[in-house]
Amino acid sequence: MGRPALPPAITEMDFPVVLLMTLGLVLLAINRFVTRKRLPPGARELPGPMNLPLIGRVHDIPTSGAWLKFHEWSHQYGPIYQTKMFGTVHVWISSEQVAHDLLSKRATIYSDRPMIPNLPDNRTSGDYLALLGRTETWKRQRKICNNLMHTSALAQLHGYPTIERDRMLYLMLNDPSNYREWIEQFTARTVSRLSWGSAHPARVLRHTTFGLLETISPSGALPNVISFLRHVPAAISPWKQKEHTRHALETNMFRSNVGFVKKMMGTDVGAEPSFIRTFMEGNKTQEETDEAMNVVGLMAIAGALTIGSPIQSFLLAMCHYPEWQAKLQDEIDTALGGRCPQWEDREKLPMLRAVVKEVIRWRPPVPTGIPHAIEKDDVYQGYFIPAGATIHALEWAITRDENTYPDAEAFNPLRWLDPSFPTYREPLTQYPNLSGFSQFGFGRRTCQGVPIVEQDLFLTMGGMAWGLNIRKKRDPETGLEVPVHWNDYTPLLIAKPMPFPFDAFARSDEKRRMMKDMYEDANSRMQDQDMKGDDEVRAALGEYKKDVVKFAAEAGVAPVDQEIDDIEKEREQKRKIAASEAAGSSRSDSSPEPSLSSGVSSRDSETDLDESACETPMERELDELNFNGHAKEGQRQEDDEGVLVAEDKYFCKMQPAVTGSGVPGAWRWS
Ligand code: HEM
Repeated sequence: MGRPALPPAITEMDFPVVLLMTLGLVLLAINRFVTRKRLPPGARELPGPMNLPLIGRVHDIPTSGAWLKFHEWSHQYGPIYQTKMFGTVHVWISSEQVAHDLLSKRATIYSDRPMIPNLPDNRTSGDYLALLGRTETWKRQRKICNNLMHTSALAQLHGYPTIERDRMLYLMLNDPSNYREWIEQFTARTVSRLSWGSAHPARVLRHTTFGLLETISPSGALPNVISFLRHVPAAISPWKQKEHTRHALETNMFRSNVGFVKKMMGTDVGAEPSFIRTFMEGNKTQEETDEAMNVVGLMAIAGALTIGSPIQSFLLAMCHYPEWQAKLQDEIDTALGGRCPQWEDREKLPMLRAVVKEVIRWRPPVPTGIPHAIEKDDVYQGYFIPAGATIHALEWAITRDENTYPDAEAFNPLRWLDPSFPTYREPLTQYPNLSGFSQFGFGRRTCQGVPIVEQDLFLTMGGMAWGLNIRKKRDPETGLEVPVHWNDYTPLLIAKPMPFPFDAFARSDEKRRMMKDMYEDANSRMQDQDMKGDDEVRAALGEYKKDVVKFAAEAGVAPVDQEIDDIEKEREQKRKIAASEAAGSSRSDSSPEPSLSSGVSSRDSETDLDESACETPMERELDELNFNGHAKEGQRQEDDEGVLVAEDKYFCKMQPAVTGSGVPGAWRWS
């Protein structure tokens, strides 16, 4: 008698699969046993989808719009449920009440942060306050942040958001297709001024900050999904190497900013108002200043990252809800008699405040929230929540609770203005406002930047509604509206609308003139800041600008923001191309004609430009300061001390933007 044959269903080929499945089932059983053993008497496990061994539900989570899936599960499993991923329990909260019960009322054990696999020292390093664990460093840093924010808010943020709004509005009017660039410039420049009194670091800040967002987002770097990849040694880990380079650049930039402010504080002119200046006005040790450098750096990061999302969502809302644009314009015109809204007008403009709040509710900028971690086992309504679990206040779902927000999918600012809605609150001279809004988190970890958000959004949304008519584009041939997406958002932790086409026109010739005057006035106020002072001040500024140029070169970005001259140069460039094409000359570059009014920018294509088109105000200033900011193709240029001040790839490559259909659009600095 030979060996009994394997049953026909299990061939030798299938054997490894069967073995793996058996192993999986055993692991599942062990996991269930261990969890059950931890359950306190009478407590149950939280509901949730059935988890596969080891990976839990990782395979179910879409790479974009993950919050929609978590929201969908809340319909099935209730306002609090759990999933598991690689052994970590994730608790998802979809009700504001439950979030308050746990994260606010039981804050003593719910205020930690989880470890981020791709940034494993986030809880302890002291670099990023928002990511710190519930440590002494976090407590100290939160206090510093709170004091600086409070002082700045009392000084109305030194008028910085107004200057930058006035600049942005005219850029938007002149080239609405480049709206993402103008908005990102606005947020980064405003928060750079608030942090360090200068807009010069804004361009590099945008670069390092976006890199950090990738580093920490669950859908960014791979180790955040497959957590054991964090053990890959730095020498062969592309994620660690990338983060290391990014972090080094960020630290150097922060250090240079603080050094410049310190130097200016020692001159007759003094430093412009900023968080860091406020901090250094008290006599501080080097160690204390180093810590404040990180706190202020994090405030700058938070401001540069987040606020652009609701500004873009406002444009999206205006495309879908033109009736609300008309109502808003009516309120502004009636209350201000033709003036552009200023921060001092906020009591008179409740509808504008309602629009600001409704934009954030309708399209939450941080849809999955920033997770907390629980430090001790807990039981809530009979459900067991184990120590170490990651707790997510699912902001997207919280804003879709029909009891609080009837007809939640609709953009309806009336819910903040009409007493028949549960969210209505009086007096309307004060409410609605953003203070205490669920979208800024819960308990001891609530957002510290609300005064900046409130002022930035009031001014930008109010300014755009006052000066511009925003609407869907129309197809020139058919006259039909070009469709605009409803809810297509980027997948990272801070979600922004995917690009969409729209038109923006001045509401009248008078408003166009006023916007131009506001832009020129804003520019002259900025120049005043740069140009005042004696040789000592100019020398300090010159040194600082060298740093800016060097960091921009390292980041691979232009050192300065695009300005109105650049738009005009682009137009001129377009006219030349059109003229040469009309004359039948054949261009060596066969790429399609760039169009200022079309679409979306990208970094993928290049073209030949004459070099004068690369000159920007900053470069002109650098030239004035007697060091040359231009390098010829393939060259690096260093100053007398060997500091890299220019490299051709950073200065003279302007890239055409590309629309979704591949048509180059607005020229951009790369
Ligand atoms: C639309 C803009 C913004 C939104 C939606 C937003 C939202 C949030 C959220 C959801 C949290 C986590 C709260 C929690 O863990 O419960 C947070 C934390 C934080 N935010 Fe903001 N934020 C915005 C802008 C800003 C700005 C401009 C600053 C600048 C100071 C800022 C500074 C912070 C800080 C420092 C924390 C961490 C607090 C801590 O961990 O103790 N945020 N924000």
